[in-house]
Amino acid sequence: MIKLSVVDETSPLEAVILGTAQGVGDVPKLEDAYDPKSKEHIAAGTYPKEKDMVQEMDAFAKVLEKHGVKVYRPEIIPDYNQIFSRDIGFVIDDKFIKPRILKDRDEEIQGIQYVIDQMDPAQVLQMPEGAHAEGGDVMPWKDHLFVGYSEAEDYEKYIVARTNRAGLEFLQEQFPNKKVKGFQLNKSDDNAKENALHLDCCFQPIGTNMAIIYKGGFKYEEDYNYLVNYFGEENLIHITKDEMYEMNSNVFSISPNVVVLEQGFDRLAKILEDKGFTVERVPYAEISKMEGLLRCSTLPLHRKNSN
Ligand SMILES: NC(=[NH2+])NCCC[C@H](N)C(=O)O
Repeated sequence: MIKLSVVDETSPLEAVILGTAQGVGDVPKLEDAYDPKSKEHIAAGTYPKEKDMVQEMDAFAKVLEKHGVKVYRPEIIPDYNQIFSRDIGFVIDDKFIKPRILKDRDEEIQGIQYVIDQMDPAQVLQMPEGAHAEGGDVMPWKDHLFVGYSEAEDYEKYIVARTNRAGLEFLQEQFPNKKVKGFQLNKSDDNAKENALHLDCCFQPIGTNMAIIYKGGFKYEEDYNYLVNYFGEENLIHITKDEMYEMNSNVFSISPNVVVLEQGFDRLAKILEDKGFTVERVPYAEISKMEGLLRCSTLPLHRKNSN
């Protein structure tokens, strides 16, 4: 039986699902892309190749294994993008949530069914019809659950709006002891620099009391201010619009002191090293062309001390 326990974003990681680029197949048609950065690279002829992405993900897997983490990989579904495991399910406390996600991606869960089958069925929850969420929008953080979501006006308008109010409310009902705080994000289906696809594309807690944040990702200044008050200005690392586009907030914590970064994130690496973090760097620039990075490709199952 697989033990589930995740109460925050950084406690020492013991078990994780890491997506796979194997079988991702050829360049999708422009009209089949579901995020603006992929569209940009399809149009420019620079869409990433399977072989390069497989190498990047293997490098990431090696770093996780070096730190003693048990890594599960999805079973391969031919010609299907299974890189971003984060979104297709998520663990909060000792529950595995099966959310309702973007239609174009709803077969992805089949690749990790063999992992779900090893969980206690009483710990697996299915979100009801009409309630939508993707794991990139969901972040347990101590007594809080931070959730990126869109109200109907945006949810119905954008393919990149993936979590709705019903999804947020489902999470509040299931976890009555947590303070569920929703944040509306700025969305664009056509311009990646104006789009916070998920909450983890503009914000992520690190260490024990810090966070990486891009103010422009938040639709409402009061939501951004909530986080400034919660973490304290001195504990926030602000990133620029270009850094958001390069996905600097989508790093991944193996523990409160060890953070995995894309190898080109020099400015962020320096800031984190100056604060005493151990920084692991992996090549992930090809994967970043699909508007996801390290956090997006992981689905933590168990973090130590968290329960
Ligand atoms: N957790 C995340 N931010 N995931 C990114 C997923 C990117 C993927 N291209 C999509 O549009 O669904």
